[in-house]
Amino acid sequence: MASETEIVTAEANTSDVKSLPKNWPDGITYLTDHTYSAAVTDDQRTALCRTLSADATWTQVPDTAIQVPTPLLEICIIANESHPANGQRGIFATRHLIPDSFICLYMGHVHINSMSDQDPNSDYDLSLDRDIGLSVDAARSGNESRHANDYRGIAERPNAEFRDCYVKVPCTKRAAGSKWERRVAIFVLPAGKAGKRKAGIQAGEEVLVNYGKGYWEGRKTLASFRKDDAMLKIAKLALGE
Ligand SMILES: C[S@@+](CC[C@H](N)C(=O)[O-])C[C@H]1O[C@@H](n2cnc3c(N)ncnc32)[C@H](O)[C@@H]1O
Repeated sequence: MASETEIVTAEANTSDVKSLPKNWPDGITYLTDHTYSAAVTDDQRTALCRTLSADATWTQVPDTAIQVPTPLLEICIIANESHPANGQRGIFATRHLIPDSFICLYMGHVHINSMSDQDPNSDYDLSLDRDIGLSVDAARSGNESRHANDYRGIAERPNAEFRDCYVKVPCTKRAAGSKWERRVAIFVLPAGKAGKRKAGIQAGEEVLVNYGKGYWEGRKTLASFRKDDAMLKIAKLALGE
């Protein structure tokens, strides 16, 4: 499943790319960096660059690992009736991805965790920092990572995870001209102590994460409220009910 997209680098945070990834959905903006809601304060943005001792172990992703679009993934439209997200999109590895390696940043619109600044119907909202009160929503804009499906009903276990990390961003106030800012990214799961996942992700394999049971419980509640039988069926299937 080789990607046909041209590899380009882009500094802007909107669709400043020469070619979109294959199968990119219509009407969704392809991002090369986050966009920020007007409700996000300067203090919150500054806090994203703080390093607490607990965060000291987080991976600092080097600029060289970040390519836009990423050559590591291909977005595919799933045509498999036994796949619970049949007809939707998923992301597939274009090459072997080794355990614990960085795959792709989770891009989207950063908003504050308040009802007035979030889309309660979004399927693509991910917490960026609970303490600072920020999340990233990729419902209307994002990158390849917005198409990562949950492993339930597809594979026995996930092969990747959303993980906190740091990326270098420009900063005129620092002598180095840059600083580290926190992000969320998709990483291949580590091999594990017993080496169960030492094979990593094979070329052509779907990259699958664990949304957590809470995600599907939330979908179930929303589906019951909206009387959306299709959504309810998917949520119940994912929950093994
Ligand atoms: C973040 S999106 C994932 C990408 C989505 N498949 C797409 O084409 O944009 C989350 C939505 O994908 C679908 N999905 C993801 N994993 C699934 C699974 N294991 N079973 C059923 N539906 C799934 C659900 O509709 C869910 O609300």
